[in-house]
Amino acid sequence: MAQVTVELDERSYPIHIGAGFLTLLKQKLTGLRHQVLIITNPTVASFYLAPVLEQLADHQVEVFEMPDGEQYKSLAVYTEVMDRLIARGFNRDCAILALGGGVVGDLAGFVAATFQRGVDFFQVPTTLLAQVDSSVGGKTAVNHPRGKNLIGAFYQPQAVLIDTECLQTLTERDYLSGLAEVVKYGIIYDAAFFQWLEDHATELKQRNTHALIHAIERSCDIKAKVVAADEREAGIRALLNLGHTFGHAIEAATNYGEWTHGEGVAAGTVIASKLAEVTQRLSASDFRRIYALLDALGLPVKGPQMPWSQWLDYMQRDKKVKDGKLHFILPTGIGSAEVVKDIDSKTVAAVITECC
Ligand SMILES: NC(=O)c1ccc[n+]([C@@H]2O[C@H](COP(=O)([O-])OP(=O)(O)OC[C@H]3O[C@@H](n4cnc5c(N)ncnc54)[C@H](O)[C@@H]3O)[C@@H](O)[C@H]2O)c1
Ligand SMILES: O=C(O)C(=O)C[C@@H](O)[C@H](O)[C@H](O)COP(=O)(O)O
Ligand SMILES: [Zn+2]
Repeated sequence: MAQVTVELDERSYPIHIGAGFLTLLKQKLTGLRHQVLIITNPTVASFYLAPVLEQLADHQVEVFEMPDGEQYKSLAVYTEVMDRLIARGFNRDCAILALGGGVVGDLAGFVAATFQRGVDFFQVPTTLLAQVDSSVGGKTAVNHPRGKNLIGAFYQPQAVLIDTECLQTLTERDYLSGLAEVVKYGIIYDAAFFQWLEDHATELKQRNTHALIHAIERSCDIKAKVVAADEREAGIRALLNLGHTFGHAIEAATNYGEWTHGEGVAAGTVIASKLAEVTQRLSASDFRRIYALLDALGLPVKGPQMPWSQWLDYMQRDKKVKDGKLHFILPTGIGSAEVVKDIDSKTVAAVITECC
């Protein structure tokens, strides 16, 4: 059982972390409004909706089940949710509760940010990826067919409730995808945590509860600190994007279906790390450690083959372009990274070819 606080200038909020915490939802999510829209999907609802509804018996609850899949993190589904809220007479003092993975959470957050210019928002993340990353920090968005998260807003939740037991029902693929973002924190911020991940790779793969609670708490703590220092990504927060310029290109180019977000981030992290090695920012031995850890955790360490023109097209639409120049997040060691803007395309293209 643990609690991490996200300390912001305007308002702070808690992240409650523990095994079995779903049964404490009512107790932990203090201040939950009477009118609640739960956004979830059929997969998650089949496991976890009943216990949540049971606790909210004295609230006016509406449930919106969006279809399951990254391709539904879309403006079309967003509009359907808005239609439902309006049809059911929801007003400004309602709350939106996201029950699901990062797809549900990102879309629900964008609904909360924009319905009547903003209503209360609670995150109950049920995937590892959502527990260590997407439920924290207030990035909300939907995808556009030509790029990831191109339509969205910064909008912080009131609180996050993490039940680590939910992770036991995840498929192997979805579980491992979350580990990619966990490894990210070790690479960009915390060498000791990276070493701990190397030492506990087997327990993590086996979903050992103690190992999971430590990994989730440490990840949330790092993310909370980074977000507190730079809520709107003017500086250090950009480091949380390690591997994402390449990963987002992979997701979009494969129509948001073939690769999970975490898989794209894993392959993208290898590309970014190789780019850092080739441009003499990262030692060959640190590159090998990053590659070996992702590989040991069962994550993809090779990206898909696609023409350079296609990589460039997607990368140029991602959010790391400034003054027409691509910015890359590159590790400079285990535990540190930097934003780099002056790498020539030839070098990037050659590294991508080597890593795909
Ligand atoms: N906002 C942010 O800061 C941020 C950070 C990282 C990722 N993201 C976004 O998050 C999304 C990826 O999130 P994800 O990996 O959670 O994917 P996801 O939401 O698609 O969930 C993966 C799969 O797991 C299922 N699932 C969820 N909880 C389950 C459970 N407890 N048991 C069994 N099945 C369960 C889902 O139905 C889905 O099929 C991407 O859209 C990515 O862009 C956002
Ligand atoms: O919270 C952040 O900041 C992140 O960058 C976390 C990422 O893991 C996440 O995938 C995020 O949605 C990517 O942001 P984007 O601005 O590149 O869409
Ligand atoms: Zn991510």
